[in-house]
Order: sequence, then structure tokens, then C-alpha cells
Amino acid sequence: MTTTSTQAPVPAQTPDSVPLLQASGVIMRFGGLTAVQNVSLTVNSGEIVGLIGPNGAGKTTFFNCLTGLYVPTEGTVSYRGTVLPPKPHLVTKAGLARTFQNIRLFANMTVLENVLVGRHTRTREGLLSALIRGPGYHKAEAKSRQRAMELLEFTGLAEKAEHLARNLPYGEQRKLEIARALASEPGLLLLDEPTAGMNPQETRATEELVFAIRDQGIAVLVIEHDMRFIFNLCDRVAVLVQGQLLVEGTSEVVQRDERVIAAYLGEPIAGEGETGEAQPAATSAAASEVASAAEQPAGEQPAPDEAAPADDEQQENDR
Ligand SMILES: Nc1ncnc2c1ncn2[C@@H]1O[C@H](COP(=O)(O)OP(=O)(O)OP(=O)(O)O)[C@@H](O)[C@H]1O
Repeated sequence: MTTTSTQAPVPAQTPDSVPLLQASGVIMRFGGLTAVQNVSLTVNSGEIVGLIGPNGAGKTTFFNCLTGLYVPTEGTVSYRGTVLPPKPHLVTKAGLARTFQNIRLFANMTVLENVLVGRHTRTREGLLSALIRGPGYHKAEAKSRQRAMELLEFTGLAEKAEHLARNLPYGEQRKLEIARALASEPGLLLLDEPTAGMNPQETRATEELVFAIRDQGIAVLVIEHDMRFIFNLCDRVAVLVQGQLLVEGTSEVVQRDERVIAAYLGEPIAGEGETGEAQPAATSAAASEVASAAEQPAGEQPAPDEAAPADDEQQENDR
């Protein structure tokens, strides 16, 4: 795998960094439930931004609004200054790629074929060309295969190119999802719980992979429950609670924010508008992760030593 070693994040905004993704006043209602409440978020080029929050906070729903799976009830989502159409394939074409909380591979296709599927938004060959299979088609196919193999090298899966996706271990299936997303040549990659169910070594490898992706010039927005992963990785972290953006700042600031710790611990959030009502608690694992991460001196995050919460604690919400 072509990766950099795990390192301190680069500054969030370098002089030549520009806004890539701009979500403005996004609201998503499902009947009487407001899952996302007026959330605005910007991701700049060169950044790795984390999106965290308790179960049911609205993180995946927000991702779905960003990637065209849901049409937000209100608000706009722009990429490089252009409002994105709420159609997933057009969003991908514009430069956003994503992975899903619940792995979505073509199980009976090979690893290479899965990555080739991810390239379809970047190939011009149409149905007629595919039927005729002339020189243009063969040239385009050869180029796609070469790029797909490069991505498999990059993610450490090249030796398994001809394996069926369903035969890969779980951690490698997640990597393959990332390789397939990268095949659309995105400027921004959205990862929904990329380390869920991974062991500590796989989590560390994923961390290095994300740094390497950023080093390739691709910005990353990542949802994750593993707080050590998030705080070690991200230049900036946004915290959603009950669909609202509670706090946004650098990892150092967010992990010490009492409101964040309170939200994860299920204690009342102090400050304006306080009602004294308890906030929804995250899993106790997430709570202790925040607390223990907050106790670490800046720049001395421990290696991850716990897997993310079990999948059965997560909701099937990539609908
Ligand atoms: N398609 C849908 N229809 C109705 N309600 C939905 C739908 N998708 C999500 N919700 C609800 O919206 C709220 C936010 O869910 P969401 O999955 O976005 O949270 P999350 O922060 O991603 O949670 P988790 O960390 O458990 O994945 C929940 O109450 C959920 O039940």
C-alpha cells in the first residue's frame, strides 16, 4: 500500500486551500421527525473533516443529503461553488464519492471488476461502443483497467484483484469500497464509518490510508464512532446532536469541549436554551472514548486499541 506514516494533521486551511463542499442550512424531515436541523458545513481542499455524534444524531441522513440520495427539505449543497443536483450519479460525476455504513459491494464480481464499476462515471464509451467493441472501446477499457489496478495497489488489494469480493475478509471489503469510490476520481471522499467492525490493526491501516488519500489531493469527510481514530485523523471535527450542529472546531478543541462530553455522556448540555432535559446518550464505548481521548495531551493520541461499536448497534439507514 502506498501510504504515509501516521502523522500530525496538516493545518486545516493552507493559503491555497479553497472551499470544496458547502452545505448551507440543510434540513431533512421525515414526516414529523426532523433528522437534520439547519446544518451548515464547509469542507476545504486538503482537509480531513470528521462528523461525529451519538447514534441517531442525523449523520448518515446528512451524508445522504450531501450525496443526492435524499433531497433536503430545505437548504443547499454546493461543490466547487455549483449547487449539486439531488441525483447520486450526477453528484459522483461532479466530484463527490462515498462509501456506505453497510458494505455495498458486488459480492459475486471480482475485486477488479468492482473497481471498474466505480469508473463508469469517468468513461465516455456508451452502449453502442460497448456493443461494437471497436478500437475506442478497447483503448478505454485498457485505460480503466490500468487505473483500477493502480487503485488496488494503492489500497493494498492488488494481489486479490481476481478474487471474488465476497471472499475478502471484512476489513479488505471496506478497503475495496474505498478503492471503488476512488475510481470515480473524486475531489472529495465521504466515508461512512470506515472502521466499523475492524480490529485495531485494520483501523490503524485505514487511518494511514485516509492520510494517503489526502496526500493525493482528495479532501475527506468521515463519519466514525471511534473517537481516537477521529481525533488522530481530522483537521476539523463537527459534532451533530439531535440533528443540530453542536460544536465545530479542531480535534483539540472538540475533544475538550464540555458540551461534547456531556452529549456523549447523556448529561444536560449547559448554556443557552438549557432546559435541564437529558440529551440522548451515545454508546458507553463512545462516551469513554471521548473521555479518554480528552485526557490525552495534545499530539499524543494513543494507538487505537478497541474496535468500533458492534454493527448490531448501528441502524440500517443507508436506505
Ligand atoms: N429514511 C428514513 N425515514 C425515516 N426516518 C429516518 C430515515 N433515515 C433516518 N431516519 C431517522 O433519522 C434519525 C437520524 O438517523 P441517522 O441514521 O441519520 O443517524 P446517525 O447519526 O447516522 O446514527 P448512527 O450513528 O446510529 O448511524 C433517526 O431517528 C432515524 O431513525
